[in-house]
Amino acid sequence: MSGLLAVEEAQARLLALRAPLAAENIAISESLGRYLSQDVIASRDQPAAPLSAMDGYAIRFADMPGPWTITGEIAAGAAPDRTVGAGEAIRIFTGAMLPDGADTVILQEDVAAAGTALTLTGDGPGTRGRHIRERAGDFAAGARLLAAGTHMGAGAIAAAIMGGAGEVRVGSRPRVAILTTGDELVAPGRALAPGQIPNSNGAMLAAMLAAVPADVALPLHMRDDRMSIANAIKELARHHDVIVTVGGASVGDHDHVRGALDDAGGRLDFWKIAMRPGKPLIAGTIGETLLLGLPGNPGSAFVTATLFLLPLIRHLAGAAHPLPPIRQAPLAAALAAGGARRDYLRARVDGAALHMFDSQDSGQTVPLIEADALLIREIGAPARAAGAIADYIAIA
Ligand SMILES: Nc1nc2c(c(=O)[nH]1)N[C@H]1C(S)=C(S)[C@@H](COP(=O)(O)OP(=O)(O)OC[C@H]3O[C@@H](n4cnc5c(N)ncnc54)[C@H](O)[C@@H]3O)O[C@H]1N2
Ligand code: MOO
Repeated sequence: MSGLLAVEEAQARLLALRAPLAAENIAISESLGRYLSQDVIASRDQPAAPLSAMDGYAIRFADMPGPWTITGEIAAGAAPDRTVGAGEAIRIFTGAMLPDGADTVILQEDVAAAGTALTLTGDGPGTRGRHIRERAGDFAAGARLLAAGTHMGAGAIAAAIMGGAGEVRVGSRPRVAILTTGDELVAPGRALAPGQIPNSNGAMLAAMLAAVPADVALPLHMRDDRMSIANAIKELARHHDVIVTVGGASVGDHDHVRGALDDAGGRLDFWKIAMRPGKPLIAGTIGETLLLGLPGNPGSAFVTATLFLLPLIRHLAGAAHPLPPIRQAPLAAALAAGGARRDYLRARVDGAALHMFDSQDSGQTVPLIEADALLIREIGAPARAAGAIADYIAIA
């Protein structure tokens, strides 16, 4: 089909419309989900000294199999005040600094203590250096713990803190406005007149945006009126980095988003993608603000938000790899040949196989409940047998 943009080209054009937002310093404890805008370098060795990994006694391995004289005690957080001499043992606890002279820790389960006398009752450490965490065994000062563009998860937060960080420099959170459009739409839970339906896309998009770093305004709703939509876009553009509209993206007499973008003084960058669902996707700018116009069908909005909206937010927030990775899994059932647009089929990965849902109607919400994958079928792809390896995108 001519005139439709390939998905990759559209994604590249969208991300090229604006550079990532400025960086800011934030407390490391606030950094979950953010993207680093500079490397995190360790300012200390971890551990900073050899530590005991267990509760027991610090000894010299050469003194095995004992007996030993207990000469002191060292707990986590204290600096050792004595060294371990020949035939001596120092009581030690997990995380405590190993005293000089000692080279091994013997588990308390392997010995019996009576006053200062310590005797071996179990197997003891088989080798020199047992139960000791070596200095810098986790990382050394100067190590690059995290690269710019890294997504901050729980593990990255832990490592950065251990490396000495109290703050990190991250990309700012894009300010996002959601604008739903349509005369037929009514706020969730409200009574419906004939022809009306509940507005599910506004809350669905807000829920999807909760997975990325964004300041999301409460969804706004406009009737199918070009001037109202244009005014809303113009106003929202003053305070938001991204306006995502949903509905009114197609060619019907009541589809006004494209016209409203013009009226608001905006510029259309592209419209219509070679994908199903999601063909009527709109992208443009109003000054510095990006406008992404998603098609109104819930399935289309869901798929285009996964492929365009969330990557755009990640890009603006500083992600090194904003696009969803393509994964592979075997097909659970045969797949018919592809058509003129690339399909993103709602599916589920169960037992490592891809199960495509029977209904792919983009107007339905029920398939979205269980969908955790979008199975990709290329334009004109031949029919595939069950077991063939197929590409998919995991839905977070
Ligand atoms: N003659 C043509 N008709 C259509 C074409 C086309 O190329 N030629 N494209 C079709 C495709 S593909 C799609 S997708 C839809 C999308 O059109 P719009 O973006 O203009 O969406 P609407 O017409 O406003 O709504 C479509 C559908 O979704 C419902 N909807 C809309 N907003 C919401 C919401 N916030 N919550 C829940 N449901 C919503 C709406 O009631 C409609 O049923 O156009 C095809 N038509
Ligand atoms: O391709 Mo539309 O996006 O049918 O639902």
